[in-house]
Amino acid sequence: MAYSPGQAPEKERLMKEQAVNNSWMQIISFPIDGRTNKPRTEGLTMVIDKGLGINETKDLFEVAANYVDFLKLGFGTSSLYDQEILSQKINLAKEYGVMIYPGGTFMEIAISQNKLEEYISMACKLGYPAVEISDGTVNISQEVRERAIAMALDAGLLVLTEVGKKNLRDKVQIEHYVKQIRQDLGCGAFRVIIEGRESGKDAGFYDGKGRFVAGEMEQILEAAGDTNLLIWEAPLKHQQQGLITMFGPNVNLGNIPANEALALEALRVGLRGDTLRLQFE
Ligand SMILES: O=C(O)[C@H](CS(=O)(=O)O)OP(=O)(O)O
Repeated sequence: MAYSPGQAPEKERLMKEQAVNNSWMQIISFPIDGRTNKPRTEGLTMVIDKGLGINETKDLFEVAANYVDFLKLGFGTSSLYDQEILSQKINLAKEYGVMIYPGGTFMEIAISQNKLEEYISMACKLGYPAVEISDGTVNISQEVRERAIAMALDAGLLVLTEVGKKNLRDKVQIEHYVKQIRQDLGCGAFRVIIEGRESGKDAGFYDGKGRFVAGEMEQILEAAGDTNLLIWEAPLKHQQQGLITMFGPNVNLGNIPANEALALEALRVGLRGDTLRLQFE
C-alpha cells in the first residue's frame, strides 16, 4: 500500500499534529483564511535539508512540523550521514508526520550506475516513505523513468517526480515537459515537482532573475490540469509570494530553506507584509 502524507499512525505523531496552541489566536485571525491543516494533501510544503544535525532537525520539527509536509535530504547527502544518525532522522520525521525522502539527484546517480532496483530496496530498508524520480542532471529514458515509478510504487513508496533540468543549457522544449507531466501523473506519481533548484535562478523554469519564462507556467498548469498536482520549487521569497498571490495559501511549494519554514507559513496566511498587503489593495 502506498503512503500518503501524514498517514503514519504513530501516537506521538498524532499528538504533535494537533493544531498549534497559541494564545494570540484567541484574539487575532489570520488575514488570509482557508489554510489547510495536517495531514494535508493540498498546500504542501517541502523543505530542503542540506545536512541538518539531529538537534537541528528536532528543532525544526518542534517549531514547524505542522507546516512541513516533506523533508528532502538534498542531492546525495543521504549517503554521507552516519547510519545511526540517518536512522534517527528518518524516525524523527515519521514521529512528526513529515515525509522524508532522498533528493532526486541521488536516484539519478543510482540509475546511471544501473542500481535502480538496489536503490529502491535500500530506500525501503532504511524506512524512507517516499522517493523522488528526476532527470535534472542525468538523461533518463522514458522507459527507465516509468520502470522507476512502477518499482517504487510496487515497493509501497510514495512517488514524487520532477520535471526540468538543473542547467538551463540542457533545457528542452516546453512540449517535452508537458508530455512528461502527463505521463508521470498517469503512471501514478503523487505530485510532479517543477524544478527550481535551491538557487531559484537560472535553473529549471526560472530565468536569471528567478522569474518564469513567459507562457511556460500556463502550459505546465494545463498539462497537470490541477495546480494541486504540482509542487513548485520556490526557494526565493518573491517566488513564494507570487505563487501564493496567484494560487492562494494552499499552493504546493518546495525547496524551502529549513530556517524559513515558519516565514513561508506566515506568507501563506497573510502574517507578512508581502501577502498581507493583498488584503488591503
Ligand atoms: O536534492 C536534489 O537532488 C536537488 C537539489 S538542487 O536542485 O540541486 O538544489 O533537487 P531535486 O529537485 O531533488 O533534483
